[in-house]
Amino acid sequence: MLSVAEARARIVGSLQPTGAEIVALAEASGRVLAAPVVARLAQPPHDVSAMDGFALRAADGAVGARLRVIGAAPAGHPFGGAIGPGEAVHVFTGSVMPEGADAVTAQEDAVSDDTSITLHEAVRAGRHIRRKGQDFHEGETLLEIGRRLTARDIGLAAAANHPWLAVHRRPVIAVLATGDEIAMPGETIPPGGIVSSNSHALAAFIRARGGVPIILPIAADDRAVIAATAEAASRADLLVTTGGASVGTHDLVQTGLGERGLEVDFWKIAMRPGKPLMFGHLGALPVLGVPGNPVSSLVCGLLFLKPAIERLSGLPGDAPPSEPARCTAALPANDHRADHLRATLARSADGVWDVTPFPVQDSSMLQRLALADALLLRAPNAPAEAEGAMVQVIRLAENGL
Ligand SMILES: Nc1nc2c(c(=O)[nH]1)N[C@H]1C(S)=C(S)[C@@H](COP(=O)(O)OP(=O)(O)OC[C@H]3O[C@@H](n4cnc5c(N)ncnc54)[C@H](O)[C@@H]3O)O[C@H]1N2
Ligand code: MOO
Repeated sequence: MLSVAEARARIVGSLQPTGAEIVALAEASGRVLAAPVVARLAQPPHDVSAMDGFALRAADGAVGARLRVIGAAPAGHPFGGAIGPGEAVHVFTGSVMPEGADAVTAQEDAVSDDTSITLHEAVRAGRHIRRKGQDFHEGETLLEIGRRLTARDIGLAAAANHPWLAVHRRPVIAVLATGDEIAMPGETIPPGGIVSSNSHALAAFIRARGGVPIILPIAADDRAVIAATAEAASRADLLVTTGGASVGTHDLVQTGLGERGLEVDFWKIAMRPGKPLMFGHLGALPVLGVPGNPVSSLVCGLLFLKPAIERLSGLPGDAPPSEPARCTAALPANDHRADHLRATLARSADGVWDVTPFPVQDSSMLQRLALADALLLRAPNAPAEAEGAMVQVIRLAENGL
């Protein structure tokens, strides 16, 4: 059986980022750049004053010098003339520096009346001036392809005079739940049936990670129905199936899609929960088959669907980040499957995360998953650990789950 890391590498390695679309700047937050942001102007566009005060020639800047104020240049209204010897112009933060001036005195460093100022601090050349291009120059590349845009980036792109940005299209991801026993929330539940929590949980996760989920109708345990329902996803960027992944006679996803030409890349990996994970292609459509057990489907969502969405969105598609924590319980030795124990986290007085796994870890238990803060990672064949051992955890909410 494949390891988690190998399976993820094969999924991510087979996916291509979506094409570019142009969106208004306000819509670009959280999206991934498909073209670099190049400055369309210098910032600041001119030499400007960094203070409310008076622009003057540093040659006139001795303590006690008295200068004639020949005008004012509020921000947005540059001074039309030039400053000569013994002259000053009233400027404000952001005012374009008047011609002839090479320094600014802050207004609290001079005594002024209506027509003149007297300096009580010496002024050297360049004082309180922001130079043209101090922040960035015209033509400078400010943000590179593949960057997920933050609010700071949006501000920078706006300052560089970009009303639109080229970003990768949000990947469209179809979710197909299978099983005679499942019904959509609110529908009549068949005898012995349950509600399809997986469709909605996966769709919410896809949306939280920046994808566009499409919930397909539930497909009965029937090869032809599964194949026909999946047909609706042929224009999606990825099809995620849930259920029917295991070895039972009613686990028909592979055989149903197989009749339409599904090529299976791999099936089954050395992990718990999530062993029957399947990945393949139906023509050009990548297909990720996650198990039906609700916890298994979401753990597979975190470990494989998240990197897949990121890769489709133009990012590298890395593993969700893990971090150290101290386990409050003794841990038994692990078998050959990488384990992902649902656990709570609490900050201890010494600043370390304390992690406590739930004593029962059945992969049908959604309430436990909802109350968990993290997955506690157990490597294949990890030895038993005493209480207090340091382990690695993946936090859930921080990863959109
Ligand atoms: N003989 C074996 N049996 C099983 C094995 C195995 O290796 N040998 N693997 C087990 C493991 S591990 C898992 S995980 C499950 C996965 O099974 P499937 O993916 O085939 O899922 P189903 O059989 O369709 O359903 C399992 C379980 O989950 C419920 N379910 C299904 N769909 C949904 C949904 N959309 N929303 C909520 N719950 C759903 C379903 O009712 C079942 O209770 O197989 C083990 N068996
Ligand atoms: O792999 Mo199953 O997902 O253990 O429950």
